Amino acid sequence: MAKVYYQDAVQTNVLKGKTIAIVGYGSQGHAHAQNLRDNGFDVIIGLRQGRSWNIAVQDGFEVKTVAEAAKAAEVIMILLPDELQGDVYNQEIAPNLEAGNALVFAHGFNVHFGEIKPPADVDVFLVAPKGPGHLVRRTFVEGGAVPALFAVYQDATGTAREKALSYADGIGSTRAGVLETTFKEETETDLFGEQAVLCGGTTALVKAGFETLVEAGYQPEVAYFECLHELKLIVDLMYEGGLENMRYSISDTAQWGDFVTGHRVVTDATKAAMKDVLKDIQDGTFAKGWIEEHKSGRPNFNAINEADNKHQIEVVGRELRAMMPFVKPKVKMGV
Ligand SMILES: NC(=O)C1=CN([C@@H]2O[C@H](COP(=O)(O)OP(=O)(O)OC[C@H]3O[C@@H](n4cnc5c(N)ncnc54)[C@H](OP(=O)(O)O)[C@@H]3O)[C@@H](O)[C@H]2O)C=CC1
Ligand SMILES: CC[C@](O)(C(C)=O)C(=O)O
Ligand SMILES: [Mg+2]
Ligand SMILES: [Mg+2]
Repeated sequence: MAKVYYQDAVQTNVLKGKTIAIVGYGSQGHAHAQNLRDNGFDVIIGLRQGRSWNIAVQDGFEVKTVAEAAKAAEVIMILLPDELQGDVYNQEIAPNLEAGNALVFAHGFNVHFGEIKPPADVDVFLVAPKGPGHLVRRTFVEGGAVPALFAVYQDATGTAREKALSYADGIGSTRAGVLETTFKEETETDLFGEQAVLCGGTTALVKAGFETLVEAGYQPEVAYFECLHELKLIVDLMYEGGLENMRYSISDTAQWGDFVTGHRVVTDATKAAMKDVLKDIQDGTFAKGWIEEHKSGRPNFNAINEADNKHQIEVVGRELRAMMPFVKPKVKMGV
């Protein structure tokens, strides 16, 4: 079994007293900054003027431009959108790096695919929470945590590994478990997970199930409850106790249907498609395509986003959720 690091195994002092710049204050940024601050670390925020800047100030942080924050800090965590990191790094961070600084990421994308080429005299590592940033904060406040991966790409000071574990502890992840990986493994598995299973696979499955029922003449509201709303309740049981725990709670009829039907839907062809998806990730095809899509103004990204926001499952879902105040989003969109 892989070695999993918990709170008792971590020497946290290596980052205490050092200035940590969190560059970006979005999903991950606000969570890392607030968890680290609550754990006694010295945090400043690097941003451009705008929405996040105002929120970070309201949250009580010292906010500087990215260049000023990079200059002031010894540890620079880059929590900008992946597709923007290369340009911001080259223009604002690289000129302000000093020997012995630590350059940190929550995803290996830019280093692994060569968009960012750090100088040899800085530590480079990643601490990648295995969950959405808003849950990194919410679980921390509730006394829990989201697990994380860490990896050292470059150890200029001889302390990069210790710093990575200290950072993972600072954001709370050692409460849940922290695993050592490489930039390659983190990048490729994270992209695969979000595309094939967690986001792409799940949204496609939910929409296909909903459409199948509605096209067969069933009420869209019934199809919404069946294919989207209840998914959370089923996944919660898996999260708490694995497939076995979920199957303990469902009826034997459902469990038999699970056994004999799951593989009729997620077939050998689906697994072959997953292998293709993984190949495109590994050979850089996906990364190249995404950077090109972004640089050309995101025509496909925007069109698909707009169409999906108007999909019948979203329209029906908005109406039904309006009647369930207890499922109102805890994540405020745009924050
Ligand atoms: N989202 C997640 O849960 C996860 C993300 N990651 C990784 O974390 C990193 C950050 O992603 P995520 O938290 O989703 O990012 P978000 O899109 O949520 O936040 C990006 C932040 O960067 C700021 N920003 C954007 N452009 C600039 C700029 N040019 N100069 C200064 N600040 C800028 C935004 O501020 P403004 O308001 O001004 O736009 C915002 O505060 C990525 O590497 C991602 O892969 C890893 C694990 C999970
Ligand atoms: C699943 C998507 C993710 O990888 C994450 C929240 O872990 C991301 O990039 O946002
Ligand atoms: Mg992820
Ligand atoms: Mg990801």
